Formats: sequence, C-alpha cells, structure tokens
Amino acid sequence: SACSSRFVRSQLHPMWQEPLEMPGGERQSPIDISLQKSVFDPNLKPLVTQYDPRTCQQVWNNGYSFLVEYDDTTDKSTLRGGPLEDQFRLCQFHFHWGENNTWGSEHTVDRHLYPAELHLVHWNADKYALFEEAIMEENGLAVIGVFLKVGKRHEGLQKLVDALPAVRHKDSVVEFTKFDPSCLLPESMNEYWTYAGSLTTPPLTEAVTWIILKQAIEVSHEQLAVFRSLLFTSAEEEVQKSMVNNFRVQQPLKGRTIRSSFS
Ligand SMILES: NS(=O)(=O)c1ccc(NC(=S)OCCc2ccsc2)cc1
Ligand SMILES: [Zn+2]
Repeated sequence: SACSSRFVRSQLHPMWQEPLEMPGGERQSPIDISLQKSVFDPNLKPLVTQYDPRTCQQVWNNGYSFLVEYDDTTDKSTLRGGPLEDQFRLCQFHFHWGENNTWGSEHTVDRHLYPAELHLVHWNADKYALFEEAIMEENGLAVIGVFLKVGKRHEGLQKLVDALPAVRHKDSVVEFTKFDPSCLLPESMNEYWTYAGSLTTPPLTEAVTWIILKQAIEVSHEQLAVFRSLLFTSAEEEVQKSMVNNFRVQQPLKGRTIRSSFS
C-alpha cells in the first residue's frame, strides 16, 4: 500500500542526511494534495507562459537532479497569471524520479504516487533583481509542477534524454540550446492546484508559490530509464551512486489551504 511504500520511501533518502526539516518550517514542501481539502477559487486566472527557446543554455548535473538552465537576464521567458500578482522569469527546469515506476514524484494527489515530477522554476523579476535574492523572499519564486506517467514516448523530451549521457556525473555540464519547455506542458493549463510552500531541496526556503497541474504528461519507460542512468556522484568518486529517488519526504500541511482552479 502507499503508506508502506511511503515507509520504504522514507528509507530511500540517500541524498539528504538528517536533519531534513527546516527549523520552524510552517510552509514546507512537498505535500499530498487531498481533493477533499482543496477549495475551488473562481478568482484564479489562467496561467500565461511565454517561453523563448533561444534563452535555453545548458544542461547541468548538480548532484540532486539534472537542470536545464535558461538565460534569465531579460524578460524573454516568463510566467504570469494563475495565482500570481507579478511576472516571473524562467531560470531552470529539472525533475524528480524513483528507482522504478511505482514512485518518484514529490507531490501526490490523494496519495497517488507518480513515477516522476517536472519542476519549472521561475523567480519574481518585478520585485527582485536576481534569483539568489528571490529565493529568500516569501513571494520570490513560482514553480510549476507537472506529473509524469508511463505511456507513449514523449517526442519533445527525447532531445533532452539524448543529451543526458553527457551529464552522467555530478558537476558535468553540456551545451543545450533551442529547447522550448512548453513542449513539456500538458494540453490543459487551466486546471491546477496552488499553495504556499518551499523549495524541496536545500536551502528549503519558504519562498515558493506552487502551481501543480492536474493533467500529467506521458513519457516512455525507456525515457525514464535514461533518467535513472545518471549518477549522484562525480567522476572522481570511487563508489558511483545511481541518481534515483531524488525526492523529499512529504511535509505537514500545517493549516495551509490548497486552492484549485477547477471545481
Ligand atoms: N525542487 S524545487 O523546485 O523546490 C527547487 C527549485 C530550485 C532550487 N534552487 C536551488 S539553488 O537548489 C539548488 C539545488 C537544486 C536545484 C534544482 S534541484 C536541486 C532548489 C529546489
Ligand atoms: Zn524540484
């Protein structure tokens, strides 16, 4: 059952030694999205993304995940609308996944586990000058979460999958350009949940407006297997560790409201 796998999951946290909790954390992520607890908010607007593939720069294995990084020195790739008051700039996207197709996502929906989850990370460029500043501020970041499920091969993702062997080890980087992350978004962008949360990796700061899309995207088993061929460890280390189960344990809701854009 999910709870036993949750127990198993809690054992599977190679990358973060204790203490995992952010001291005094009132709005930590990830969480379970309970449909019963979420509240329909008719004032939530459609999400507006405008991504320019020319701002795509590189893929980097940072030892937690692999990140596709964008030039965020101008307002060329942006997110606004939804629950957001300001315009946010895309700085990177990355994924979290499991060692098999049973688990891997950070968020769950009524405890349903997905094999992986995509995070598109944006920062509030109306209020702050740099990502590094925004990451410390309450309304500094907006992350779109997209669930991945196993099905047909995702043609748009394949260009990225083909680049992954070049960043097998931690700290490796490869040039990666002209990639439009819109191809990773599901058709329906107007059905989502949103709540106030945190980064799910250190520094775990409580700066994130989370926007979790209801519709999952489909990727093939073979594409997920390439994610699992990456390593947490750098080329110099003797013992190589597979980059799998790079998700955080779920955190208490602590009275927060999860709003949905659909009833
Ligand atoms: N998983 S997450 O989207 O909450 C998220 C986003 C950005 C960051 N930013 C920084 S500085 O983290 C550095 C390590 C990292 C980056 C992506 S996954 C882990 C961390 C976590
Ligand atoms: Zn993430």
